[in-house]
Amino acid sequence: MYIGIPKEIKNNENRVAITPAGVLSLKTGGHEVIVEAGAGAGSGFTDEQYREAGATIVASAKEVWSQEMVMKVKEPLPEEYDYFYEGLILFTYLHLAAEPGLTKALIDKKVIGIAYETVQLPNGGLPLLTPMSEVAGRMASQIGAQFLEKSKGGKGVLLSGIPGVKRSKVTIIGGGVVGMNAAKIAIGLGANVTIIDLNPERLRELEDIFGTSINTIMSNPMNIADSIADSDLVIGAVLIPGARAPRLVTEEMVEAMTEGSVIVDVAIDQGGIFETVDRITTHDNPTYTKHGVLHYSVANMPGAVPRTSTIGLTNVTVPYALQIANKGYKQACLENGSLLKGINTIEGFVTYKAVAEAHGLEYDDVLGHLQ
Ligand SMILES: NC(=O)C1=CN([C@@H]2O[C@H](COP(=O)(O)OP(=O)(O)OC[C@H]3O[C@@H](n4cnc5c(N)ncnc54)[C@H](O)[C@@H]3O)[C@@H](O)[C@H]2O)C=CC1
Ligand SMILES: CC(=O)C(=O)O
Repeated sequence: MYIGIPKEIKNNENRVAITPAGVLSLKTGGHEVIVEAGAGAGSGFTDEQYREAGATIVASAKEVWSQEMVMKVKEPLPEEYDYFYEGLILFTYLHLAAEPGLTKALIDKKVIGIAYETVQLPNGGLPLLTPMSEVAGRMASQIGAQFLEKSKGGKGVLLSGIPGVKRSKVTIIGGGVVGMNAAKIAIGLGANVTIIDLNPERLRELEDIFGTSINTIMSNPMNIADSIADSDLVIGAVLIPGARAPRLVTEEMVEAMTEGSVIVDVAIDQGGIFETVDRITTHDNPTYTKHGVLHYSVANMPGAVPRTSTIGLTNVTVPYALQIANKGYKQACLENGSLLKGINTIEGFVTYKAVAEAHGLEYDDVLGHLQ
Protein backbone atom coordinates (compact mmCIF):
# COMPACT_ATOMS: atom_id res chain seq x y z
CA MET A 1 0.00 0.00 0.00
CA TYR A 2 1.09 3.61 -0.64
CA ILE A 3 0.92 5.64 2.58
CA GLY A 4 1.15 9.45 2.73
CA ILE A 5 2.41 11.40 5.77
CA PRO A 6 1.62 15.13 5.54
CA LYS A 7 3.20 17.90 7.59
CA GLU A 8 0.73 18.99 10.28
CA ILE A 9 -0.59 22.53 9.75
CA LYS A 10 -2.49 23.24 12.99
CA ASN A 11 -1.14 26.08 15.16
CA ASN A 12 2.02 24.90 16.95
CA GLU A 13 1.39 21.28 16.01
CA ASN A 14 4.87 19.83 15.82
CA ARG A 15 3.95 16.17 16.02
CA VAL A 16 4.10 13.94 12.95
CA ALA A 17 2.22 10.70 12.23
CA ILE A 18 5.28 8.49 11.88
CA THR A 19 8.88 8.19 13.06
CA PRO A 20 11.72 6.84 10.89
CA ALA A 21 11.40 3.60 12.91
CA GLY A 22 7.72 3.43 11.88
CA VAL A 23 8.68 3.96 8.23
CA LEU A 24 11.10 1.03 8.46
CA SER A 25 8.35 -1.23 9.90
CA LEU A 26 6.00 -0.34 7.05
CA LYS A 27 8.74 -0.76 4.43
CA THR A 28 9.65 -4.16 5.86
CA GLY A 29 5.98 -5.07 5.43
CA GLY A 30 6.31 -4.25 1.72
CA HIS A 31 4.68 -0.80 1.72
CA GLU A 32 5.74 2.58 0.34
CA VAL A 33 5.79 5.62 2.62
CA ILE A 34 5.65 9.11 1.10
CA VAL A 35 6.56 11.84 3.62
CA GLU A 36 6.14 15.58 3.06
CA ALA A 37 9.47 17.41 3.29
CA GLY A 38 10.06 18.78 6.78
CA ALA A 39 7.12 16.86 8.29
CA GLY A 40 9.23 15.46 11.14
CA ALA A 41 11.34 18.54 11.84
CA GLY A 42 9.26 19.74 14.81
CA SER A 43 9.71 16.34 16.46
CA GLY A 44 13.43 16.25 15.78
CA PHE A 45 13.36 13.85 12.79
CA THR A 46 15.15 14.95 9.62
CA ASP A 47 14.19 14.18 6.02
CA GLU A 48 17.49 12.32 5.75
CA GLN A 49 16.51 9.99 8.62
CA TYR A 50 13.21 9.21 6.87
CA ARG A 51 15.04 8.61 3.57
CA GLU A 52 17.49 6.26 5.27
CA ALA A 53 14.54 4.31 6.70
CA GLY A 54 13.15 3.91 3.17
CA ALA A 55 10.66 6.78 2.76
CA THR A 56 10.27 8.93 -0.34
CA ILE A 57 10.38 12.64 0.53
CA VAL A 58 8.20 14.93 -1.59
CA ALA A 59 7.74 18.69 -1.50
CA SER A 60 4.04 18.79 -2.32
CA ALA A 61 1.26 18.21 0.22
CA LYS A 62 -1.05 17.34 -2.72
CA GLU A 63 1.16 14.42 -3.69
CA VAL A 64 1.17 13.11 -0.11
CA TRP A 65 -2.61 13.39 0.07
CA SER A 66 -3.09 11.46 -3.19
CA GLN A 67 -1.78 8.16 -1.67
CA GLU A 68 -4.10 5.24 -0.81
CA MET A 69 -3.92 5.87 2.95
CA VAL A 70 -3.02 9.12 4.71
CA MET A 71 -1.83 8.95 8.32
CA LYS A 72 -2.00 12.17 10.32
CA VAL A 73 -2.05 13.38 13.89
CA LYS A 74 -4.74 16.09 14.11
CA GLU A 75 -8.09 16.24 12.35
CA PRO A 76 -7.76 17.85 8.89
CA LEU A 77 -8.34 21.61 8.75
CA PRO A 78 -10.69 23.16 6.13
CA GLU A 79 -7.77 23.99 3.81
CA GLU A 80 -7.02 20.25 3.65
CA TYR A 81 -10.57 19.16 2.72
CA ASP A 82 -9.86 19.82 -0.99
CA TYR A 83 -7.38 16.93 -0.93
CA PHE A 84 -10.07 14.39 0.00
CA TYR A 85 -11.11 11.92 -2.71
CA GLU A 86 -13.52 8.99 -2.86
CA GLY A 87 -12.00 5.86 -1.31
CA LEU A 88 -9.16 7.65 0.53
CA ILE A 89 -8.36 5.90 3.83
CA LEU A 90 -7.76 8.62 6.42
CA PHE A 91 -6.24 7.30 9.67
CA THR A 92 -5.93 10.06 12.30
CA TYR A 93 -7.65 11.78 15.23
CA LEU A 94 -10.99 13.06 13.88
CA HIS A 95 -13.12 14.12 16.91
CA LEU A 96 -16.11 14.32 14.56
CA ALA A 97 -18.77 14.94 17.25
CA ALA A 98 -17.21 18.39 17.68
CA GLU A 99 -16.48 18.88 13.95
CA PRO A 100 -19.64 19.28 11.82
CA GLY A 101 -17.75 20.77 8.84
CA LEU A 102 -15.22 17.95 8.73
CA THR A 103 -17.98 15.33 9.11
CA LYS A 104 -19.79 16.81 6.08
CA ALA A 105 -16.59 16.94 4.02
CA LEU A 106 -15.79 13.27 4.77
CA ILE A 107 -19.34 12.24 3.83
CA ASP A 108 -19.47 14.37 0.67
CA LYS A 109 -16.12 13.06 -0.56
CA LYS A 110 -16.84 9.45 0.55
CA VAL A 111 -13.65 9.17 2.59
CA ILE A 112 -13.04 6.13 4.82
CA GLY A 113 -12.44 7.99 8.08
CA ILE A 114 -10.81 5.77 10.72
CA ALA A 115 -10.53 7.75 13.96
CA TYR A 116 -7.72 6.96 16.38
CA GLU A 117 -9.89 8.02 19.32
CA THR A 118 -12.67 5.49 18.72
CA VAL A 119 -10.53 2.40 18.15
CA GLN A 120 -11.64 0.49 21.25
CA LEU A 121 -10.46 -2.69 22.96
CA PRO A 122 -12.97 -5.25 24.30
CA ASN A 123 -12.27 -3.95 27.85
CA GLY A 124 -13.32 -0.42 26.80
CA GLY A 125 -9.75 0.92 26.61
CA LEU A 126 -8.85 3.38 23.86
CA PRO A 127 -5.34 2.28 22.82
CA LEU A 128 -4.70 5.05 20.27
CA LEU A 129 -5.91 7.82 22.60
CA THR A 130 -4.19 6.63 25.78
CA PRO A 131 -0.61 7.89 25.20
CA MET A 132 -1.82 11.38 24.23
CA SER A 133 -4.17 11.43 27.23
CA GLU A 134 -1.19 10.53 29.40
CA VAL A 135 0.70 13.50 27.98
CA ALA A 136 -2.24 15.94 28.18
CA GLY A 137 -3.15 14.85 31.72
CA ARG A 138 0.40 15.35 32.99
CA MET A 139 0.60 18.69 31.18
CA ALA A 140 -2.75 19.87 32.58
CA SER A 141 -1.48 20.10 36.16
CA GLN A 142 1.84 21.57 35.05
CA ILE A 143 0.04 24.22 32.96
CA GLY A 144 -2.47 24.92 35.71
CA ALA A 145 0.34 25.50 38.21
CA GLN A 146 2.00 27.89 35.79
CA PHE A 147 -1.14 29.97 35.09
CA LEU A 148 -1.89 30.26 38.82
CA GLU A 149 1.21 32.47 39.02
CA LYS A 150 0.38 36.17 39.30
CA SER A 151 2.45 37.20 36.28
CA LYS A 152 0.46 34.73 34.14
CA GLY A 153 -2.88 36.19 35.28
CA GLY A 154 -3.59 33.74 38.10
CA LYS A 155 -4.37 34.43 41.75
CA GLY A 156 -0.74 33.93 42.79
CA VAL A 157 -0.76 30.65 44.70
CA LEU A 158 1.73 27.79 44.83
CA LEU A 159 0.10 24.35 44.49
CA SER A 160 2.07 22.92 47.40
CA GLY A 161 1.68 25.90 49.76
CA ILE A 162 4.49 26.04 52.33
CA PRO A 163 4.64 25.18 56.05
CA GLY A 164 2.06 27.46 57.66
CA VAL A 165 0.24 28.22 54.36
CA LYS A 166 -2.43 25.90 53.00
CA ARG A 167 -2.00 23.84 49.85
CA SER A 168 -3.97 24.76 46.72
CA LYS A 169 -7.01 22.71 45.78
CA VAL A 170 -7.19 20.93 42.42
CA THR A 171 -10.46 19.36 41.25
CA ILE A 172 -10.26 16.91 38.35
CA ILE A 173 -13.57 16.04 36.67
CA GLY A 174 -13.21 12.66 34.96
CA GLY A 175 -10.89 10.07 36.46
CA GLY A 176 -9.82 8.16 33.32
CA VAL A 177 -6.41 8.36 31.69
CA VAL A 178 -6.21 12.18 31.59
CA GLY A 179 -7.61 12.47 35.12
CA MET A 180 -5.28 9.90 36.63
CA ASN A 181 -2.21 11.43 35.00
CA ALA A 182 -3.25 14.95 36.02
CA ALA A 183 -3.61 13.63 39.58
CA LYS A 184 -0.13 12.06 39.55
CA ILE A 185 1.50 15.38 38.73
CA ALA A 186 -0.78 17.49 40.97
CA ILE A 187 -0.02 15.18 43.93
CA GLY A 188 3.67 15.36 43.06
CA LEU A 189 3.45 19.14 43.12
CA GLY A 190 1.90 18.95 46.58
CA ALA A 191 -1.70 19.97 45.82
CA ASN A 192 -4.84 18.93 47.66
CA VAL A 193 -6.49 16.78 44.94
CA THR A 194 -10.12 15.78 44.40
CA ILE A 195 -11.24 13.50 41.56
CA ILE A 196 -14.87 13.38 40.45
CA ASP A 197 -16.15 10.52 38.29
CA LEU A 198 -19.48 8.93 37.42
CA ASN A 199 -18.24 5.36 37.63
CA PRO A 200 -18.05 4.05 41.22
CA GLU A 201 -15.73 1.22 40.18
CA ARG A 202 -13.30 3.76 38.73
CA LEU A 203 -13.44 5.79 41.96
CA ARG A 204 -12.56 2.61 43.86
CA GLU A 205 -9.61 1.92 41.55
CA LEU A 206 -8.36 5.49 41.97
CA GLU A 207 -8.53 5.21 45.73
CA ASP A 208 -6.64 1.91 45.55
CA ILE A 209 -3.94 3.60 43.44
CA PHE A 210 -3.60 6.91 45.30
CA GLY A 211 -4.81 6.02 48.80
CA THR A 212 -5.52 9.00 51.02
CA SER A 213 -3.56 11.43 48.86
CA ILE A 214 -6.79 12.13 46.94
CA ASN A 215 -10.47 12.64 47.71
CA THR A 216 -12.87 10.80 45.41
CA ILE A 217 -16.36 12.16 44.81
CA MET A 218 -19.34 10.88 42.80
CA SER A 219 -20.21 13.04 39.80
CA ASN A 220 -23.47 14.96 40.09
CA PRO A 221 -24.27 18.67 39.67
CA MET A 222 -24.31 19.41 43.41
CA ASN A 223 -20.95 17.74 44.10
CA ILE A 224 -19.34 19.41 41.08
CA ALA A 225 -20.59 22.85 42.16
CA ASP A 226 -19.42 22.32 45.75
CA SER A 227 -15.98 21.07 44.81
CA ILE A 228 -15.10 23.67 42.21
CA ALA A 229 -16.36 26.67 44.23
CA ASP A 230 -13.25 26.59 46.45
CA SER A 231 -10.83 25.08 43.90
CA ASP A 232 -7.83 26.97 42.60
CA LEU A 233 -7.47 24.74 39.55
CA VAL A 234 -10.20 22.71 37.81
CA ILE A 235 -9.32 20.20 35.09
CA GLY A 236 -11.94 18.87 32.62
CA ALA A 237 -11.16 15.22 31.73
CA VAL A 238 -14.49 13.56 30.92
CA LEU A 239 -15.05 11.37 27.86
CA ILE A 240 -17.99 9.49 26.43
CA PRO A 241 -16.21 7.79 23.50
CA GLY A 242 -16.99 9.40 20.16
CA ALA A 243 -19.67 11.70 21.62
CA ARG A 244 -19.72 15.41 22.23
CA ALA A 245 -18.50 16.03 25.81
CA PRO A 246 -21.34 16.67 28.30
CA ARG A 247 -21.51 20.27 29.60
CA LEU A 248 -21.13 19.39 33.29
CA VAL A 249 -19.96 22.77 34.63
CA THR A 250 -22.46 25.60 34.24
CA GLU A 251 -21.71 29.30 33.88
CA GLU A 252 -23.16 29.83 37.37
CA MET A 253 -20.68 27.34 38.86
CA VAL A 254 -17.77 29.18 37.20
CA GLU A 255 -19.11 32.54 38.49
CA ALA A 256 -18.89 31.09 42.02
CA MET A 257 -15.13 30.42 41.68
CA THR A 258 -12.70 32.95 43.09
CA GLU A 259 -10.93 35.45 40.89
CA GLY A 260 -7.64 34.25 39.43
CA SER A 261 -8.60 30.56 39.57
CA VAL A 262 -7.72 28.45 36.52
CA ILE A 263 -9.72 26.05 34.32
CA VAL A 264 -7.93 23.61 31.98
CA ASP A 265 -10.52 21.92 29.75
CA VAL A 266 -8.61 18.98 28.29
CA ALA A 267 -11.89 17.57 26.91
CA ILE A 268 -12.12 20.54 24.51
CA ASP A 269 -11.27 18.26 21.58
CA GLN A 270 -14.70 16.67 22.07
CA GLY A 271 -16.36 20.06 22.66
CA GLY A 272 -15.41 20.70 26.32
CA ILE A 273 -17.24 20.23 29.64
CA PHE A 274 -17.47 23.88 30.79
CA GLU A 275 -20.31 26.12 29.60
CA THR A 276 -17.89 29.04 29.71
CA VAL A 277 -15.48 27.37 27.30
CA ASP A 278 -16.79 28.90 24.09
CA ARG A 279 -13.65 28.64 21.95
CA ILE A 280 -10.65 26.48 21.17
CA THR A 281 -7.45 28.33 22.08
CA THR A 282 -3.96 27.84 20.64
CA HIS A 283 -0.49 27.35 22.07
CA ASP A 284 0.29 30.89 20.80
CA ASN A 285 -2.55 32.42 22.80
CA PRO A 286 -3.72 29.68 25.19
CA THR A 287 -5.94 31.49 27.70
CA TYR A 288 -8.80 33.95 28.03
CA THR A 289 -10.57 35.25 31.14
CA LYS A 290 -14.27 34.94 31.90
CA HIS A 291 -15.89 35.83 35.26
CA GLY A 292 -12.36 36.48 36.55
CA VAL A 293 -11.32 32.85 35.89
CA LEU A 294 -8.53 31.96 33.45
CA HIS A 295 -9.64 29.44 30.83
CA TYR A 296 -7.15 27.23 28.96
CA SER A 297 -8.72 25.22 26.10
CA VAL A 298 -6.01 24.06 23.72
CA ALA A 299 -7.17 21.07 21.65
CA ASN A 300 -3.70 19.79 20.79
CA MET A 301 -1.90 19.99 24.11
CA PRO A 302 0.58 17.16 23.29
CA GLY A 303 1.73 19.25 20.31
CA ALA A 304 3.74 21.31 22.80
CA VAL A 305 5.96 18.32 23.64
CA PRO A 306 6.22 16.82 20.16
CA ARG A 307 9.24 14.60 20.63
CA THR A 308 7.67 12.67 23.52
CA SER A 309 4.24 12.72 21.91
CA THR A 310 5.23 11.63 18.39
CA ILE A 311 7.15 8.64 19.71
CA GLY A 312 4.32 7.75 22.15
CA LEU A 313 1.66 8.06 19.44
CA THR A 314 3.47 6.10 16.73
CA ASN A 315 4.33 3.32 19.19
CA VAL A 316 0.61 2.51 19.17
CA THR A 317 -0.61 3.56 15.70
CA VAL A 318 1.95 1.80 13.50
CA PRO A 319 0.86 -1.78 14.40
CA TYR A 320 -2.73 -0.88 13.38
CA ALA A 321 -1.51 0.87 10.20
CA LEU A 322 0.39 -2.30 9.32
CA GLN A 323 -2.78 -4.38 9.69
CA ILE A 324 -4.65 -2.01 7.35
CA ALA A 325 -1.80 -1.95 4.83
CA ASN A 326 -1.17 -5.72 4.90
CA LYS A 327 -4.77 -6.90 4.67
CA GLY A 328 -6.65 -3.94 3.20
CA TYR A 329 -8.91 -1.94 5.51
CA LYS A 330 -11.97 -4.15 5.00
CA GLN A 331 -10.30 -7.43 5.98
CA ALA A 332 -8.27 -5.78 8.75
CA CYS A 333 -11.44 -4.35 10.32
CA LEU A 334 -13.38 -7.59 9.92
CA GLU A 335 -10.59 -9.50 11.70
CA ASN A 336 -9.99 -6.89 14.41
CA GLY A 337 -13.12 -5.65 16.20
CA SER A 338 -11.15 -2.87 17.92
CA LEU A 339 -10.09 -1.36 14.59
CA LEU A 340 -13.62 -1.81 13.24
CA LYS A 341 -14.84 0.62 15.91
CA GLY A 342 -12.51 3.24 14.47
CA ILE A 343 -14.50 3.58 11.24
CA ASN A 344 -16.55 6.78 11.61
CA THR A 345 -17.36 7.43 7.93
CA ILE A 346 -17.45 5.23 4.85
CA GLU A 347 -18.97 5.52 1.34
CA GLY A 348 -20.80 8.71 2.33
CA PHE A 349 -22.31 7.34 5.57
CA VAL A 350 -21.69 7.95 9.27
CA THR A 351 -21.01 4.62 10.94
CA TYR A 352 -20.36 5.79 14.52
CA LYS A 353 -23.61 6.26 16.46
CA ALA A 354 -22.49 9.08 18.78
CA VAL A 355 -21.24 11.11 15.81
CA ALA A 356 -24.50 10.64 13.89
CA GLU A 357 -26.45 11.67 17.02
CA ALA A 358 -24.26 14.76 17.59
CA HIS A 359 -25.15 16.10 14.14
CA GLY A 360 -28.67 14.69 13.66
CA LEU A 361 -27.39 12.54 10.77
CA GLU A 362 -28.50 9.09 9.75
CA TYR A 363 -26.42 6.26 11.26
CA ASP A 364 -25.54 3.26 9.13
CA ASP A 365 -24.11 -0.10 10.26
CA VAL A 366 -20.50 -0.33 9.12
CA LEU A 367 -20.70 -4.08 8.43
CA GLY A 368 -22.96 -3.48 5.45
CA HIS A 369 -20.05 -1.63 3.82
CA LEU A 370 -17.39 -4.27 4.39
CA GLN A 371 -18.74 -7.21 2.39
N1 LIG B 1 -6.86 18.70 24.59
C1 LIG B 1 -5.99 17.78 24.24
O1 LIG B 1 -4.92 18.09 23.72
C2 LIG B 1 -6.26 16.35 24.51
C3 LIG B 1 -7.51 15.97 24.88
N2 LIG B 1 -7.79 14.68 25.23
C4 LIG B 1 -9.17 14.42 25.61
O2 LIG B 1 -9.33 14.28 27.00
C5 LIG B 1 -10.59 13.65 27.26
C6 LIG B 1 -10.45 12.55 28.30
O3 LIG B 1 -9.74 11.47 27.73
P1 LIG B 1 -9.37 10.14 28.56
O4 LIG B 1 -8.99 10.47 29.94
O5 LIG B 1 -8.42 9.38 27.72
O6 LIG B 1 -10.75 9.38 28.58
P2 LIG B 1 -11.11 8.12 29.53
O7 LIG B 1 -12.18 7.37 28.80
O8 LIG B 1 -9.90 7.41 29.95
O9 LIG B 1 -11.73 8.83 30.83
C7 LIG B 1 -12.94 9.51 30.82
C8 LIG B 1 -13.53 9.44 32.21
O10 LIG B 1 -14.70 10.28 32.22
C9 LIG B 1 -15.59 9.65 33.13
N3 LIG B 1 -16.94 10.21 32.96
C10 LIG B 1 -17.86 9.99 31.98
N4 LIG B 1 -18.96 10.72 32.22
C11 LIG B 1 -18.73 11.43 33.36
C12 LIG B 1 -19.48 12.36 34.11
N5 LIG B 1 -20.74 12.73 33.75
N6 LIG B 1 -18.93 12.90 35.23
C13 LIG B 1 -17.67 12.56 35.61
N7 LIG B 1 -16.92 11.67 34.93
C14 LIG B 1 -17.44 11.11 33.83
C15 LIG B 1 -15.50 8.18 32.77
O11 LIG B 1 -16.04 7.35 33.79
C16 LIG B 1 -13.98 8.04 32.60
O12 LIG B 1 -13.37 7.63 33.82
C17 LIG B 1 -11.05 13.16 25.86
O13 LIG B 1 -11.98 14.08 25.31
C18 LIG B 1 -9.78 13.14 25.07
O14 LIG B 1 -9.99 13.20 23.68
C19 LIG B 1 -6.83 13.71 25.22
C20 LIG B 1 -5.56 14.02 24.82
C21 LIG B 1 -5.19 15.36 24.38
C1 LIG C 1 -6.13 13.42 21.38
C2 LIG C 1 -5.84 14.69 20.75
O1 LIG C 1 -6.73 15.40 20.37
C3 LIG C 1 -4.47 15.12 20.60
O2 LIG C 1 -3.54 14.38 20.98
O3 LIG C 1 -4.24 16.22 20.08
